[in-house]
Parts: sequence; C-alpha cells; structure tokens
Amino acid sequence: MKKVGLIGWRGMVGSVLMQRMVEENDFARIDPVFFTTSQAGQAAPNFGKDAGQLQNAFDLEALKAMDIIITCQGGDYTKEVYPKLMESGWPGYWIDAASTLRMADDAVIILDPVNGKVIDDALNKGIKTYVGGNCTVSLMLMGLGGLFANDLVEWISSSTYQAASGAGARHMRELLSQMGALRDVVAAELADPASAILDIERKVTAAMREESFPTSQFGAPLAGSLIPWIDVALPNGQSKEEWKGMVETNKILGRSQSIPVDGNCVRIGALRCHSQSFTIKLKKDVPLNDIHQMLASHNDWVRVIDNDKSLTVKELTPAAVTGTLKVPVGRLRKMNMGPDFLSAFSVGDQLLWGAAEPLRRMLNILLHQA
Ligand SMILES: NC(=O)C1=CN([C@@H]2O[C@H](COP(=O)(O)OP(=O)(O)OC[C@H]3O[C@@H](n4cnc5c(N)ncnc54)[C@H](OP(=O)(O)O)[C@@H]3O)[C@@H](O)[C@H]2O)C=CC1
Ligand SMILES: N[C@@H](CC(=O)OP(=O)(O)O)C(=O)O
Repeated sequence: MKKVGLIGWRGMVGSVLMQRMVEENDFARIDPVFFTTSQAGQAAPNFGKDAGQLQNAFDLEALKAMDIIITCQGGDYTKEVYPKLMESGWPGYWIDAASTLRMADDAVIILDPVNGKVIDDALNKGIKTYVGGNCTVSLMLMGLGGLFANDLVEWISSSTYQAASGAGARHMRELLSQMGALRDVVAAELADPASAILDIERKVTAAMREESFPTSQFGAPLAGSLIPWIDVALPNGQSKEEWKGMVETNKILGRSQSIPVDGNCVRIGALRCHSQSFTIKLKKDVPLNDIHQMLASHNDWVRVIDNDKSLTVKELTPAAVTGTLKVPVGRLRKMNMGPDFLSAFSVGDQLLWGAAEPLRRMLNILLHQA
C-alpha cells in the first residue's frame, strides 16, 4: 500500500478533503501518515485507520519516506519545503492545493473531468507535481466544460460572486459577525412592524461605517455590501484573481493558443459557494438546445437548469448548492449582441470542486496507475 503523507489536514480545505476521503473510502486504499507544522508528537487523527503520531511537516527524512504527499497547508509551506524535497531527489508525487507551483513548467493543474487527458499525458512523461486550480477557474470549467470540449469558445468575460471561504476561515467568521452586528443594531425596530424601513437602513448603514464594525480580515464591510477586489493588484489593472482566469484556464485545457478570459472578481456575502455570470462569445451560432446537451453531457456533476424563474431561484443559488458536488449552470440564453453571444450563470462549492475534490481524485488516479 502506498504511503501517503497528509499535510494541512486540519485546516479548512484539509478538513473538507478528509471528509471526502472518508465518504469515498479512500483511506482503505492508502497507508496514511499525518503531518503537522505545530503539533508533532500528538496523536494522529483516526479516519478509520490508526495512524500513530503526528509527524513534523518540516522533517525532510520523514517526508522522503512518502510515496505521495498531499498538502493543503498553504503556499508558504510549499515554498519552503517543496524545493528541498525536489533537490534531495525524492521520487514521489506531490499533490498541492496552493497556487505557488501552478504555473511551473513541470507542474500540471488538475481537474480530471476536464483535463484527464492532460493529466494522463503528464503521468506518461514522468511529471510528479500536480496542483489544484484556482476555485473560480475550476468551477467555471466544471460548468462550461462542454463548450470548451466542443471548441466553441472564442472568448469569455466573467463577473464573479465569490464566497468568504475563499479568503479563509477567519474571514467566514468575520462575515457572520458583521451580519450579527447589523441585525443587532436594529433588533428593536425589526420587532416592530410599524417602524420605518429607511430609519432601519440609516441605522444599519451608520453601524457599517462605525470604527468598531469588525473589518480586520476583509478590511471593509462585506455583510450588506460587497468588495470588488480579490487578491493583490497587478500592473495591468487586473487583480491576481482576475489574472488567474485566463492563464489557469488555458493551462488546464493544455491549449497552445490561448482563449481570452477576463472580468471582475467580486467578494460577496456567501459562505462557501462561488457564483459566476458569464458572457460567452461563441465561435459560431449554435442552437440553445444543442448547447444544453453539450453542457449536460460533459461530466457527471454539471446540471443544466432551464432558464425559468422558479427553477433558477430553487436550484441555481449558494443556498441550494453548498456542501454538494453539483455544479448547476443556468440563465442560458442568447444575448442582444447577436446569436453567437451566450449568457450563462453557474454556482459551485469552492471548498469541494474549487479545492479539495480534485486533490483526492488525483490521489486515486495515482493509486489506480500503480
Ligand atoms: N480557502 C480556500 O478556499 C482555498 C485554499 N487553498 C489553499 O489551501 C491553503 C490552506 O487554506 P485553509 O484550509 O483555508 O487554511 P487554514 O488556515 O484553515 O489551515 C491551514 C493550517 O493552519 C493550521 N492551524 C492553526 N490553527 C488551526 C486551527 N485552530 N484549526 C485548524 N487549523 C489550524 C493547521 O496547520 P498545523 O496542523 O500544521 O498547525 C492548518 O493545516 C491555502 O493557503 C491555499 O494555499 C486552495 C484553494 C482554496
Ligand atoms: N483566491 C480565492 C481562493 C483561493 O485560495 O484561490 P487560490 O487557490 O488560487 O489561491 C478566493 O479568494 O476566493
């Protein structure tokens, strides 16, 4: 049985990964070794298998004993440990959730329902580094994979509606604290049906602008508002999150000629589902029915939602999708700009397909290969 080192297993992404590995019985197929950057020597978690003690995640000798390493510990850890492990001549496979290595020439971005062939080719070439993609990119490709597979996309412009979880656990807490603070400030007025709504709004807006309003994580109010910037700025005016849209999409698809992808990335007050609104320039006019069919048949998780109000509000929302692997795509219609302009909207759980799921699927690809 392959020795699999698990790093970052108790973080937010790691916890979702562990949950999925338990659900899919992955632990029965591996000999797990749990690492930590802070708790070495304590008892390892038991996911149906006794794994002894937690190992030190900076101990190169312990890491080198692994056949496969999966890390959700973050980019700083990857930057520190990965080069040393590679320099040592370690022959194992490295599977990573962090963005650090994504664009490296000898690394593949993994999303096997979309780029299984790219992954197979890389394995045949002896590539050992496999990195999960950016969450918005992976969720876009899971939803719109059918259009890319049929080479119908000339370009895509996207507007994202990204959940707090993408920024981390503390940000999720802050969003909920902000929501609670806004509610508390008008609790009495809400209990009185006769109170004036604009008085309520004024109090809420004033509270949001108070020095004491909890904004230490996001740097701005998110509850009752939004933040149209995610990640650092690039010289061309894009945010880094927006830059990833094009470079990662084309790398995942293994394209030599890039498809332009661009748009605005926006943080909104959802907890863990990223939504995206797309304007898609098709290479030709394709009937909507054919588009439905191509999208729906691309993978087992995409769900085409008819462009109908009651279905849309029931099924195409973070409230409906959170905690599931479904990637619904809806609001499909031709736009006023012409018959080769398609509108679409998708929703997906950014901790599942956006982070943990591609990692455990890569693990299984390696296990089946052995
Ligand atoms: N958040 C996201 O949506 C995505 C994140 N990623 C990548 O995954 C990395 C990890 O992200 P995320 O899971 O959000 O990070 P977390 O902050 O939740 O966890 C990272 C590490 O923090 C340590 N830690 C310290 N205190 C605690 C605590 N009380 N509970 C749990 N862990 C604790 C753990 O390491 P130890 O056990 O060693 O102390 C843990 O592995 C990111 O840096 C990013 O590279 C990738 C895609 C999406
Ligand atoms: N940046 C994403 C989450 C994330 O971790 O992305 P990446 O894996 O590309 O760093 C967000 O804030 O929603």
